[in-house]
Amino acid sequence: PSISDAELIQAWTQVLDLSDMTTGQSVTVLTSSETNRQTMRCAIIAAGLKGLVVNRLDLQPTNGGLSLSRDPLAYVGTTPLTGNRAAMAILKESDLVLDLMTLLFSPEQHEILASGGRILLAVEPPEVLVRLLPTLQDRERVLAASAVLRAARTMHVVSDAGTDMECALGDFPILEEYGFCDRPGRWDHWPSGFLATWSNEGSANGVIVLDRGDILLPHKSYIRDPITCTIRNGYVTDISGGLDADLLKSYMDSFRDPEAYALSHVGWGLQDRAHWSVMGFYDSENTIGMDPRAVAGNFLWSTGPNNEAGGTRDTACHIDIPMRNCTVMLDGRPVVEKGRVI
Ligand SMILES: O=c1ccc(O)c[nH]1
Repeated sequence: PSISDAELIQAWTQVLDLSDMTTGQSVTVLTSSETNRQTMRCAIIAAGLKGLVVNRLDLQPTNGGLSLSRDPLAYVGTTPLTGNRAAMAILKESDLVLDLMTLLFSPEQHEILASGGRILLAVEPPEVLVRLLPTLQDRERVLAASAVLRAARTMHVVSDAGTDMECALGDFPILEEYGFCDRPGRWDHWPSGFLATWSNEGSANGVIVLDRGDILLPHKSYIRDPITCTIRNGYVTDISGGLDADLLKSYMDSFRDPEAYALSHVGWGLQDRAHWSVMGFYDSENTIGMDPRAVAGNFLWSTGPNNEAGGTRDTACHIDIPMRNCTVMLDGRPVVEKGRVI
């Protein structure tokens, strides 16, 4: 492995310290057959060294026969916790859940958080976890941006490639991701360093042009031929372009769910230690693509569910689309200018 156990134990120790975990509190490490064994081993050692009560709960996979992709974020909504009362009992009793298997955004996740729990997702490879180790500066940067986003009522995104999309904001909470759970009731994702919210239902209109080099997740592809997405009243009503457009459209059509084309979260990246080029160095199944989601200056939009934000849409099809070189304006004020954070 490219990271020593000592380095990863130190990284987990920092994350647990930032998560304000104190001696005697309980941590449940959620695993599956796909869990990285070094990440699991080092998490358990770090938690033990901090005097936490550590348990491990290994969950069975689900949706394997339904999803077209093995990326755990490709098919959301139902999880190994759906209908799993015994697992929910231990998780709701835990002060912190280290999700090393990817519970997807789900009602069960809310139930655990509502019981005062914390959930930290961590499934990227060890070297990515260490390179993107969260810091207090990351939290400060995300929370400062979050205050601006929370006050905004409109988002307008433009680009030289032809993007020109507007939407109303304010009906949904802000998704703040800085990599550790510093208070009860928080979900976070290590690695991260970005923020998002959901556009008000039905309010997004315009066109989003995915240019060469923009990224589709879970496809893990750098787009070669521009894709033009027409947005009308909160839904993608047309996807046109070349092969990349056909591949995206046929994948989304396979869900046979009109809700799959709804706009989901919109936001931007703030992580200076994340890089656009990283995804190209990984086989597509060895990463979930957090570098492109978090890289400073991206515009990250997505399609599909809004149930994790308290909405009612729970479509299984979730696409994340990080874009370069966009200008993101809130109430007319740019927060990202041509791909650079203001
Ligand atoms: O950390 C994440 C990952 C995926 C996603 O859609 C949102 N946040």
